[in-house]
Amino acid sequence: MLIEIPNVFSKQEVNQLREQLDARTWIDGNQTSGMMASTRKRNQQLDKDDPVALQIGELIMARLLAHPLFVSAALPLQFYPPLFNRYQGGDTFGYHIDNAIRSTSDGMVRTDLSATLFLSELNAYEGGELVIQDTYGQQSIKLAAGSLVLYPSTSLHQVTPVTSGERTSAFMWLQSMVRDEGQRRLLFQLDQSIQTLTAQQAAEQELFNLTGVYHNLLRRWSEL
Ligand SMILES: O=C(O)CCC(=O)C(=O)O
Ligand SMILES: [Fe+2]
Repeated sequence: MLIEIPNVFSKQEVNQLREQLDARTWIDGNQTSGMMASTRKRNQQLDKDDPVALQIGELIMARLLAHPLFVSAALPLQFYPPLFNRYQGGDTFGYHIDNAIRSTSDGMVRTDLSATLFLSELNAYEGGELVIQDTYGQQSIKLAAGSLVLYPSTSLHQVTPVTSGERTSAFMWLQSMVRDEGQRRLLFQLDQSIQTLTAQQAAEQELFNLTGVYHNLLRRWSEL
């Protein structure tokens, strides 16, 4: 399941973030890749300990953890904090699958979900599509600045060459409370329907029951 989350940041906010990020020192992106990825990757990144990157990363995580659609879809347990990349002048990242386990200062994170937060305006570059081989086929994703795509880390994916302009983004991984993609999707669908019915002030007793079912499934399927 691939989910687009629009307007995580407003245009004005994104412009401010990009300005701060542009002013930092960008380094060869291969410093953070796994073995499979490094032969296929040509881009730039900020050092993971860059203080501005860390601060903006915190802001992104806080924003996402307060976003009902993100929380419903991801059921987040632990982030691998956002990193920042930039593609220009033909930079690309060929097909790969992200490493399964990443270590942070707080311990190991299993990468159940991957996300890209687009920080460049759509008209600021050509190419740079994030192409994801999802369960439902291939999807080509290029979102407005401030919007995020969330997809299973089991997916093969690539970033096509940026043939003009510049594509800046934040990318991150997270461990979900529910490891299994199918179970996570069922919980998401159930939760979304409950939210819609709640907004319509429909069938109170059935909603009460369904909410109980949601929590009992989550209790059964989550690992903390
Ligand atoms: O730039 C992106 O959207 C994705 C980056 C990516 O796939 C990675 O760094 O593993
Ligand atoms: Fe990747």
